[in-house]
Amino acid sequence: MTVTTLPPAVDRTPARTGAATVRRDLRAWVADVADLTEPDAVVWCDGSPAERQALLDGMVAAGTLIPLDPVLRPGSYLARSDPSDVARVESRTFICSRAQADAGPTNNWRDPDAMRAELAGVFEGSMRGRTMYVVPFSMGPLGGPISQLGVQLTDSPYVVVGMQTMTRVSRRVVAMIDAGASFVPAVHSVGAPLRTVSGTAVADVPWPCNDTKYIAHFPETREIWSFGSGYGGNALLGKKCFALRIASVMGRDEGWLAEHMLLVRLTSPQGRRYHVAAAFPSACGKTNLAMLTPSLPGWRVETLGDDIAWLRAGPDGTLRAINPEAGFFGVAPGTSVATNPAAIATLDHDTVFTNVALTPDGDVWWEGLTPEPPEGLVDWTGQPWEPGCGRPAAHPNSRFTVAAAQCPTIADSWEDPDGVPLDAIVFGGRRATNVPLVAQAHSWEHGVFLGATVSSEQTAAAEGTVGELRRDPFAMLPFCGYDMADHWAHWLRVGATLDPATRPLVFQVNWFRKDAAGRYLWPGFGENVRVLAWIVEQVDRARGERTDVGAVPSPVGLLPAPGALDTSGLDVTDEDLRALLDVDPRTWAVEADLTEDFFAGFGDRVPAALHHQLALLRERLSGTP
Ligand SMILES: Nc1nc2c(ncn2[C@@H]2O[C@H](COP(=O)(O)OP(=O)(O)OP(=O)(O)O)[C@@H](O)[C@H]2O)c(=O)[nH]1
Ligand SMILES: O=C([O-])CC(=O)C(=O)O
Ligand SMILES: [Mn+2]
Repeated sequence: MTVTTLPPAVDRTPARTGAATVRRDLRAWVADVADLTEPDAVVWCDGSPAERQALLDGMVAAGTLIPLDPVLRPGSYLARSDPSDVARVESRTFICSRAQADAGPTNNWRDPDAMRAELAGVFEGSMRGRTMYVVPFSMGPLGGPISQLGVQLTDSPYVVVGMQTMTRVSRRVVAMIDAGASFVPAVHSVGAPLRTVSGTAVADVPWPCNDTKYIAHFPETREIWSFGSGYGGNALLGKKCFALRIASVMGRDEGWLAEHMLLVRLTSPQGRRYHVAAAFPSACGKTNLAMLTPSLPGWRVETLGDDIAWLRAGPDGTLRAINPEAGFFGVAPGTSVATNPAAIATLDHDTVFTNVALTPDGDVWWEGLTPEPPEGLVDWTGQPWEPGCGRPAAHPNSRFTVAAAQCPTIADSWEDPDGVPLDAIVFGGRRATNVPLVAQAHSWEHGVFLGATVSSEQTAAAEGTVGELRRDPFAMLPFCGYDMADHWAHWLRVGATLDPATRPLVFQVNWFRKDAAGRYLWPGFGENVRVLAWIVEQVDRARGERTDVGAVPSPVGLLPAPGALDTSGLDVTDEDLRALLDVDPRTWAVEADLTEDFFAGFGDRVPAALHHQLALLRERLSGTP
C-alpha cells in the first residue's frame, strides 16, 4: 500500500485554546506510519533490561557498537557516528506552526501542509529492510502531575537504547494511553532503507544516516518527525524535540514552562536546603554545575537534573520544578576527576559513549580526561591517533549516555512527581568579556530581561562557527517551539502568578570571563559553589533571614558586596576578582544598543516591560561616573 500523505492527527486542536489534549488512536497511528515507511517488522518495546541487552548485542554484531573492556568499563560501549552526523542541525530544524508569526523570527518556519507533503516523500519506504520499534515513554515520573507521555517510532536500535536511558520507557504508558491519556507522537528514521523501491538490497553500515535531514515539529498537533540523523539531540525525540520545543508550546497554552535548565539542591553548613535551576546554552556548564563537588567546607550539592526542567506554579504559590529526563546525555571532553568527579563516577559502568577515543586496553579517552593521553589511541573516526597530529582524539561534541540513577550525587527527591520548590533561577553564558561573574536581578521583570538578553559564544554542540558570539535568550534559541518574544511575555505572566514572598530570585552568572592574555579569570567547576552560596544567602536576605549587607548596586544588577563572596583559600588575586566583577559603562552602552537591535527583530511582540528594563539599564549606565 502506498501512502502519499502523512496520516493527520485525529483531532487538530487549534493553538491557544488552552486545551492540550490531542487524542489519537495509538495503534492506528503506528499502522499508518508502518504503511508509509514499510519496515520489515514492527516491535513494541517494553523498556526491560533484557530488551536493552538484546539490542546492545545486536548492535555489537552489526558493528555499530564496540564493547568496552568488561573489567575496566562493565556494560559499556563505544559508538562511532558517521563523521557528518555529530551534532544538532539547527538549519534543518523546523517549527511548522499554522501561522508563521507564531514560530517567531528565530525559528525556521515551514507551512505545516507543505512540510507534511515533503516529509511524506522522504519517509516513504524509508524503513525498508529495517525494524520499526515502538517506544512508549514518559517524560517525568509515570503518572506524575507535571509529567507527559510520548511514543517514538524509530528504525534505529541505538536510538531505542538511548531513549531507554534518557526517558522512562514502559508498557504502562501504553495502558495509560489505552485508558484515554494523550501522548506526543514522534516519528524517527535514519533515512537509510536496506532495499530500493525495486527490491535491490542495499548494504547496511555501522552508522546509517542520510545527508538530507529534517527535524520537524508541528506545535498545534504536538507532533515530531525526524529524518536522516542518529545523533542524540536530533534523534532522541523525548529530549530537545519533545521536552523543550513541543513542551514549551504546551506550557505556553497551559501556563507552565519548559526550559533548558539544570536542577540542583544546595544544603548550607547550617543544614538549610535550597533548590536552584540554571539555564546555560549548550556545552556551557549545566552538567558540571549540576554535579558540582563543593570546594567550600560544609556545603552540599545534590543533582536533580542536568539539561531540562519543567516549571509549574504549585498550589502554594511556589514555582515547582521537575527534571523530565531519566538520564544524562553529556559532553565528554573536559570531564575529569579534577573538574567533575561525580560524572566520572557515574560513567564507571553501563554507559554508551559516542565519538570518544578508544584505548588499546578497551577503555575510553577524551581531551581533558587525563593531562596526558595514553599511548596507542584510536580516534573517534577509527584512525590511529598520536599527540600533536593536529586532530582531536575525541570529537569536541562527543557524549556519554547514562542513567541518572547511577550518579553518586543524585538527590533522593529527583523523582518526586510533584517536583521541588525553586528558590533561585540563574541565567548564564560563555562570555570572555563584559558579563560579571555574578549579578542579581533587581526584580522578576529585570530577571526576565537578563534571561532574554543572554549572549554566548557558540560551542560544538550544534553546527556553526565555534566561538562566534550570538544571542541565546534563556539558552532556548534552538529550543523554543514558538516566538521567543512570546516566551518572554509568558515568563512575565507566570511570574505574576507566583507568591512574591517565595518567588525565586533571578541571577546571571559567567564562569568564562578572560583576561587580556586569554586566561580564564575564574577557576570554575567546584569553586562555583562560592557563587551558589552567595546566591542562596541573597535568598535568605530577601526573606529577612539575614540582615548583613550582601550586595551593592551596579548598572547591570546587584553585585556581591566586598567580603560577601567567600573567597577563603581561593587562588584568585584581588585584581582578578575586581576584573571578574567589573562593569564597564562604555562597553555596556554598546551592549544596550545591541539589545535594542535584537529586540527590534521581534517587532511589537516584545513585552513593554522589557523595553522599560532596557530604558532603566541605560539610565543606570548614564548615572555611572
Ligand atoms: N572554564 C570552565 N569550563 C567549564 C565550567 N563548567 C563546564 N565547563 C566546560 O564546558 C564544557 C561543557 O560543559 P557541560 O557541563 O557539559 O555543558 P552543558 O551545559 O551541560 O551542555 P549541553 O549538554 O550541551 O546542554 C565542558 O568542556 C566543561 O569542561 C566552568 O565552570 N569553567
Ligand atoms: O541535545 C543535544 O544534542 C545535547 C544537548 O544537550 C544540547 O545540545 O544542548
Ligand atoms: Mn542541552
